[in-house]
Amino acid sequence: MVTGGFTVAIDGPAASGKGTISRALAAHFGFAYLDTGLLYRAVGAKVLDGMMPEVAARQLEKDDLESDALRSPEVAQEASRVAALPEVRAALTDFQRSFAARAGGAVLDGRDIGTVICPEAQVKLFVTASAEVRAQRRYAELSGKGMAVTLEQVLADVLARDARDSTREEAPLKPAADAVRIDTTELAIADAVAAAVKLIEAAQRR
Ligand SMILES: Nc1ncnc2c1ncn2[C@@H]1O[C@H](COP(=O)(O)OP(=O)(O)O)[C@@H](O)[C@H]1O
Ligand SMILES: Nc1ccn([C@@H]2O[C@H](COP(=O)(O)OP(=O)(O)O)[C@@H](O)[C@H]2O)c(=O)n1
Repeated sequence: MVTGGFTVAIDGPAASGKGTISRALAAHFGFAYLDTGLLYRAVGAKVLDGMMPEVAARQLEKDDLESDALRSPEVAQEASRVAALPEVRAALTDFQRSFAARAGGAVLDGRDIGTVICPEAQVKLFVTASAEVRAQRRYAELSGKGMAVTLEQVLADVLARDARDSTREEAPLKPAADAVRIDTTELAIADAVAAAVKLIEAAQRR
């Protein structure tokens, strides 16, 4: 039985499979899904267009999250830079917390969902995979969409963001103390999703 306010927090490094698991959980349980990385990517894209980071974060609108260009390694890098700014994170907090509290349940993925945004989440997952596998998967995804990227560029983006995201002062990437780790390096999507579904069913019975 899904009750209002049931929140699933999914964190982990770049391209580890967070969104894939989140979307599958949202479809399976009828939860709403928020890809919080998209918020930081949208701010990063506006900064690349010349806007001040805090202004961009405060003025963010739904339409700003639609563009395919947000997926590029250049925007990802800028997202990671603006994500280190406390005033940018603060401007995005309320929206994420309201989303998490939706009746019917919500799944949010990002870097600080289980640690900062929703420390009370009923289920917390920390999704990882080796950097090489993550870069290979992201490279296949982006080149499949027709984006002109190289594997070297994608690996460099993933490594640089992981390092910056893990070492920043504000809301660094790290597992919550009570997060369950899922390493997808050698896990098929269906098996990763099945593991997550089991954890949520167990939490719903509690
Ligand atoms: N377990 C898995 N096995 C193979 N490919 C995967 C797996 N999980 C995710 N992928 C693929 O890897 C890429 C990155 O996954 P995604 O869910 O977007 O990661 P994140 O949200 O952590 O950035 C996508 O192309 C996705 O289809
Ligand atoms: N909750 C979040 C989500 C993303 N981010 C930042 O936004 C960047 C892009 O996040 P993303 O989730 O779209 O990245 P991928 O894992 O999809 O490659 C990350 O590298 C982080 O710097 C964050 O700081 N906090």
